[in-house]
Amino acid sequence: MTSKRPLVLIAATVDSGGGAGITADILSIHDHGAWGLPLVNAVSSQSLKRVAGIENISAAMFSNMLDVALSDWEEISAVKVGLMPDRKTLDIFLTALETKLKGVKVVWDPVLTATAGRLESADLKSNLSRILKVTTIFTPNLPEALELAGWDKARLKQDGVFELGRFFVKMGAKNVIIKGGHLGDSVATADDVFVSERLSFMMRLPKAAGDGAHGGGCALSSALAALLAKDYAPEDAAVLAKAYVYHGILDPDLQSDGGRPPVGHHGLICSLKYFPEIFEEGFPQKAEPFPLCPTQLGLYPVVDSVEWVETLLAMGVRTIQLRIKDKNDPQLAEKIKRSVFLSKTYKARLFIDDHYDLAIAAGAYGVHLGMEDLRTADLEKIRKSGLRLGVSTHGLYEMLKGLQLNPSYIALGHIFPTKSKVMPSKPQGVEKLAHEAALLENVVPTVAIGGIKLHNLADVLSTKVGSVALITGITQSDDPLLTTQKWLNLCKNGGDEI
Ligand SMILES: Cc1ncc(COP(=O)(O)OP(=O)(O)O)c(N)n1
Ligand SMILES: Cc1ncsc1CCOP(=O)(O)O
Ligand SMILES: [Mg+2]
Repeated sequence: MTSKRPLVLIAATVDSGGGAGITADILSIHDHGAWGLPLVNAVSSQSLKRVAGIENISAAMFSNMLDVALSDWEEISAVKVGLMPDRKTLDIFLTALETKLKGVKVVWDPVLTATAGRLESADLKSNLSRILKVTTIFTPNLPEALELAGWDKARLKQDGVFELGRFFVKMGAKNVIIKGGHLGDSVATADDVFVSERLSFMMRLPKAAGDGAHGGGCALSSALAALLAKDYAPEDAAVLAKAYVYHGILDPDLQSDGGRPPVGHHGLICSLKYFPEIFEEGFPQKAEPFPLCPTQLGLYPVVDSVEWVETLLAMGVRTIQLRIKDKNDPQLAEKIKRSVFLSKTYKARLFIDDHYDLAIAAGAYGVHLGMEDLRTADLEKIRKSGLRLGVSTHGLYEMLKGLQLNPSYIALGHIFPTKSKVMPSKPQGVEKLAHEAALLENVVPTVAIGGIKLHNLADVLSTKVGSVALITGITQSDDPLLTTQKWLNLCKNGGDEI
């Protein structure tokens, strides 16, 4: 069997109230463009007020469902594991993840303490090492994380929640999200902590009034699994799934009858207002707004020489970037000065990549900085000098971090494979570009970059992105002048406004 949507295998329990478990999983997975294949391991009778009973599916029937899923479907792209009440089905499923499903992305939500009441889970603690080795994103809530790690509150107070996350990473988990929404009314925010070997950050949203919603953990983990199936990086999936659950908590689908309403399911998040605030150690948290630039910068070539700057400005290019990667180039300051002079002569916008001190000294229109540069750059100096700031981002997580700095534009990349730069992330493709550009519409100007050529330009321009940046589409073409003319005709006009 084939599917237009990537397939997500779900091992979890049915909630007869429809708010949590496999029902929430299927809805959340569908909302994120994937298709859920439910392997039911138990059925439970629940309402919004209580858990009245639970009965396990036989190991034989569970194995049968698993075998059919593995043999009759083309490719499983991700797996979500929820409540595993029975030790036999837990073992069957773990064995499948270690063998036939080896290498498939797995989100494991270790449900021990469901907020609806205590449902019995199989012993996850003694299987923890096996579980973490096959898991891509592990999503305990704070009480579950403490119980599984064997930590008490005193240890948590001493070492902190990031260290608790690292406990699971050291045991083999690739990424961990510890959900902090269960901390009671004394805490005003729902803070989730993300930890992996290369990245740690906290996602903060206001705590919604009331007791929260039923099925929030299920919705989060299954949205994560669907997003991994759609090739989102774990950190990008994390911010989008958290926004999804927040939307669902603010706007539940059912009226509460005294119990906690189930989380609402409203499709892919299309508004920035649901996304969390990001706190990443060493990354600037906030900045005063930089001067904006026009929403449509027009064609935006990125070039490495003054000669290119002059040639392209003379052809009518309105926005250009000088990107010289050799910081020891003895002519660097001179090249920047000369390019600034040319940009003023042609009344065009010149951004300088990386070298912000020289850009300030030469009076450039703006600077372009990457995520790593932003950690150390003197943003206040750039802003006070009146320069615009463009920032590079490679997915939703960096987009949110960049946005918190109130830049002049946000570059979204890389869209297609590129040979101009070694990229640490995967190409985002047009679907993700379209989503990000729509989120940022009327918020901040956007620029698409990476592998954009005349043959894929129409797809890029079909999104709400404001401008198109490129290197080799012009510099490596057989007839750069003719090609530039074609690009200028196709890209929206860069306008007279500076
Ligand atoms: C418009 C635009 N977008 C992205 C980049 C990449 O900048 P950065 O991340 O700083 O990487 P380098 O260009 O320095 O390799 C850019 N320069 N321009
Ligand atoms: C500098 C940079 N940043 C993200 S992709 C990229 C390279 C763009 O070059 P090309 O247009 O040749 O793919
Ligand atoms: Mg740079």
